[in-house]
Amino acid sequence: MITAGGIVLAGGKSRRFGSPKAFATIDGQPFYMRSVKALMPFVKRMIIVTNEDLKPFFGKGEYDVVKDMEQYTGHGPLAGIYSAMERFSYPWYAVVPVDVPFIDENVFRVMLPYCQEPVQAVIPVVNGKKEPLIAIYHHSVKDSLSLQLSRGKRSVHQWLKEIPNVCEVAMENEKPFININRQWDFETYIAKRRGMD
Ligand SMILES: Nc1nc2c(ncn2[C@@H]2O[C@H](COP(=O)(O)OP(=O)(O)OP(=O)(O)O)[C@@H](O)[C@H]2O)c(=O)[nH]1
Repeated sequence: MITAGGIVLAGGKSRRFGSPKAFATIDGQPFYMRSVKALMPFVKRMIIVTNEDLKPFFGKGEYDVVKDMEQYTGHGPLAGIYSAMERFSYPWYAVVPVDVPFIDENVFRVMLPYCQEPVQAVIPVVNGKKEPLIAIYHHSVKDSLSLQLSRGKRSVHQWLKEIPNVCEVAMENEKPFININRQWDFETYIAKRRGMD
């Protein structure tokens, strides 16, 4: 078992969705809580990283709610990961966004055995697509993350190329990775859901 902090990325603008995705609900549960629950069994501390406007709405729970570092506010998911790493020190960090409401803990259960040095990042690959925001990172990636951000580079996939020891884990089940960006995505997946269960 690794010692990990859990990072829930919740500082996005949700422009395409039209309202904060973190608080959209499914079966009465906000999206962000689905992300928290998926990480809960594996982490020593849960860190929700968000922005000033959304922070008050997370209320109190078994998590810390922090803001992106001031100089990187609104700089995207990498800023969220880095801000959490700067604030709380752990050997490993398990990361999940707030817009994957079908995420479940098994995704992380499958990745955990690969978290062994010199591996620095364990990234699921689903249908040939890397999912670097649903991943586990070693603390040693922090320097390259800092460099990326200081150069104004926000691409998660570009950053991944800077990490020497990435372990990709192919996953068959697509459902936990369904990403909601628009209301339309949400309605479509809700409608299809019965068929997928
Ligand atoms: N902490 C933090 N999280 C972010 C930031 N930008 C995006 N995220 C999170 O990263 C995940 C993926 O975000 P996206 O869907 O790419 O962006 P978004 O801003 O939420 O949505 P759009 O405005 O529609 O692009 C979500 O969980 C977001 O909440 C940021 O600047 N800081």
